[in-house]
Amino acid sequence: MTLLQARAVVKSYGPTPALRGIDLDLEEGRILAVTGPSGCGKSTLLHCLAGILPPDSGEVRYRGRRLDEASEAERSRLRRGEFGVLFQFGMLVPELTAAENVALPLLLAGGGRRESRATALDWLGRLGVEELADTLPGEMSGGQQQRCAAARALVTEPSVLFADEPTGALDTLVGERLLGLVVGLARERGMSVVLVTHSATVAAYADAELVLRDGAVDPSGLGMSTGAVR
Ligand SMILES: Nc1ncnc2c1ncn2[C@@H]1O[C@H](COP(=O)(O)OP(=O)(O)OP(=O)(O)O)[C@@H](O)[C@H]1O
Repeated sequence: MTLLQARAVVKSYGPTPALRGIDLDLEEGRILAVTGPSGCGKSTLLHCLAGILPPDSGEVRYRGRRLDEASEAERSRLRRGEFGVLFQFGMLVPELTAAENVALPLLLAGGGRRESRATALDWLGRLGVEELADTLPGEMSGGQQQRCAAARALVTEPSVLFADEPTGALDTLVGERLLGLVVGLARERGMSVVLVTHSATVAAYADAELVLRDGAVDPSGLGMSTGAVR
């Protein structure tokens, strides 16, 4: 089943064109790497697909529903319930401990306090940072914050994970552990993934690769450069 679909997505920042008409289809349980040189539009595409940034024109559909026309309330409901978002630098809430940060999406979705904390601790464990549960982000390394942010992005078991350079702040081994976890969730639970990366090693974890150049799909790119992931 096609989970996420983009058609002729165009986005500019004032006079600067960032996306010049992107088409893609992402099937359930598939991992799409979005690659290309700096400034080619990767992050902008991820933001448009995740409903964070409205495109200027074109369509983004999630499970057939128009995301680009959805209200802010509907888009934040999707982001809270069905989407997981992970950026290069975790962006944890500085006043909350790791466990509180990870439990937050569950609490916002109406989960009970004790149950949400238990689930949060479980996910911190899967990321290998359970000992940081009661630590504030300011007392953690960048890599530790990133692992907590990954736990927070995955704790709701989203249908789609949007990840922008998720391993940028991690050493090789920890990065591999995170990517292994993500691949496992795609294979076992059918989570779909949009993975923005500069790294060929990271892109190799994906089922397909969409190569962007100057805001357009590069037809000479590697992999299934039409962006169809089936
Ligand atoms: N907030 C913004 N305001 C103005 N221009 C922007 C903004 N964000 C991005 N751009 C421009 O849009 C284009 C695409 O940027 P984007 O961040 O999507 O590229 P990217 O491929 O993710 O880059 P990088 O790999 O360096 O992170 C670039 O020309 C960039 O300068």
